[in-house]
Amino acid sequence: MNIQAITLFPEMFDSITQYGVTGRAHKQGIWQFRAINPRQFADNKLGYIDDRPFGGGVGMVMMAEPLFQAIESAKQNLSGSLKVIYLSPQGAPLTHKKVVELSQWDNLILLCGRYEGVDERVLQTCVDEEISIGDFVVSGGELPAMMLMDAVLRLVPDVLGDMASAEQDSFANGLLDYPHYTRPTEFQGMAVPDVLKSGNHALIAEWRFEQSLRRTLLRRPDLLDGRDLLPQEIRLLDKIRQESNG
Ligand SMILES: NC(=O)c1ccc(N[C@@H]2CC[C@@H](O)C2)nc1
Repeated sequence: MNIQAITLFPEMFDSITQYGVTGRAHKQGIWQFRAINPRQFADNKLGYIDDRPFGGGVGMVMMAEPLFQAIESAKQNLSGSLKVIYLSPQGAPLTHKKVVELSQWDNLILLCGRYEGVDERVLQTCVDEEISIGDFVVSGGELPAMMLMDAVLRLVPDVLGDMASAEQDSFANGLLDYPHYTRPTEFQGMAVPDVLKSGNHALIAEWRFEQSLRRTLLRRPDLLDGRDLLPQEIRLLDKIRQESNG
């Protein structure tokens, strides 16, 4: 997968290209990254890429031309499918389903805004999709872009090395993750659940599924709305509901 970011702060992306599983996969060449700084396309000597908003108001707006030229240069010499994404609170919410869809594309170009945002005409001419990582505002599109990248890259074959862990991620099965434990078996008087030390993998899988279902019901019942439940899941939920009703 080839990802390019249009950003005033290319070095920010070291966080995802130089660290962790995404960094290792990048070093191994499993995915490629390039940051393009629109300031290099400013047509004035001082490198202006932002200007005051028409209609007045606080702050500055990123000008269309440098962004347009940066996106055009990112499109050069690409092969395969391409999607241009703008990160903003006005976008469609990023969900696991959307992450799965994005992981199928050959090339992604992520437009990261700063200031009050970008000239609307860039969105109209260059951007395929606006995406939001949540209903809150941050100072730039870079951190949302890296969140999207990390979620997508976890689903690209060989990035995690052990695809099973991506499939076990929360939301991969539509439920919240089960609790995790490691040594020591006792920590501040708290023991590890015996089933996890039993070596009985069927029982362990059943316990983990029940924990996921329990946590989802208690913390995020909304996630169960869209889910067609299997008979055993319905029985389990009824049992959990009876327990919590006391
Ligand atoms: N919720 C989000 O995904 C999100 C995305 C971008 C953002 N901030 C940038 C700064 C200026 C404008 O480009 C938008 N805040 C929140």
